[in-house]
Amino acid sequence: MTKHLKKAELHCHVEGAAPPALTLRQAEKYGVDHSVFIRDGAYVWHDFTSFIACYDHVASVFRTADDYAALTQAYLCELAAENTIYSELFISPDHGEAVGLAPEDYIGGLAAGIAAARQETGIECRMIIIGERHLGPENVLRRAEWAATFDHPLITGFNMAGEERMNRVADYARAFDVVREAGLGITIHAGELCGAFSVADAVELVKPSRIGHGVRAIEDPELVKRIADLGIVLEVCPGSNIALQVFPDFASHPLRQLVQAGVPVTLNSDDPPFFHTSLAREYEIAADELGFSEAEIDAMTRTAIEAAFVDEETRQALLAKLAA
Ligand SMILES: Nc1ncnc2[nH]cnc12
Ligand SMILES: [Zn+2]
Repeated sequence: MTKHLKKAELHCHVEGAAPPALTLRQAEKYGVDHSVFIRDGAYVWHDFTSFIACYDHVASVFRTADDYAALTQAYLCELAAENTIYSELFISPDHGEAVGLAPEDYIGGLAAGIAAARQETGIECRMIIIGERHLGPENVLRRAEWAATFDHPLITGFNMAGEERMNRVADYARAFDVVREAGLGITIHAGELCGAFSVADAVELVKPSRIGHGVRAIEDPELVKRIADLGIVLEVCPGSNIALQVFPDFASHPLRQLVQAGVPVTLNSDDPPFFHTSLAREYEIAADELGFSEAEIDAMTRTAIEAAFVDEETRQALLAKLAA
């Protein structure tokens, strides 16, 4: 039982956190036919490509700052009810722009939802700007340049998500240089759809302090050692990995091997309702499916707070909350 454990997550995509029931109401509000992407109360997809298509459909029915505020507040309050003290949300201004929502209004809505949830529950949250890899290097660079100049106290990092099989990390290195120079925290999706070479590219060319997934580094023991030596934190999402068939089952999941190799790891939900999971469920998976003890799971939560893109005062307050 992990219900009573304090929790923290570093890797959740905000549109990916929308429950199907909420998305359905949003679709009805805007007169959008939802039958292609929601069926029997669940999202419809069968592989990564159709997952991304489904994700885009879901995002397309969140169209105003208020829509985003309500989604964010609901998600964070649900997390807080499961003893979560910290969440980092991946936000994608490109999805806002796709429905005519200006980035500043998109961010404004998210920030309002974060403030409301914090007031209601005390949960702490920061936003990480996403560049979508499949929109191409120029688009990701444009997003990075925008992120580097858009000053907001709750925006503390930059990440690249999307179709990992498109292009090479080198094509996006300039975007990461721009956000690094601007002082944003850096994390990147790698080693999910592609193998160890993609994680190695990310480590060498992007120099991230964290990697989203990174689990397929396990295919190269030298690389695993390098990640451990550099102290790069992996944002591991076991439920997502099984749902997207990165590994066939939990017995094949490499989380235990990574921990044994000294890699710092954290537990995350990714896109919870798409993968029939939640952060609380990921903690249960770590205990019941992957065999971690309470103390080991607590150590992962501590790692998450230590690797969070927050100021030192907030980090110390979160560590104190975790220890309390
Ligand atoms: N698991 C995932 N991998 C890559 N891009 C994503 N965008 C949303 N979820 C994602
Ligand atoms: Zn992700």
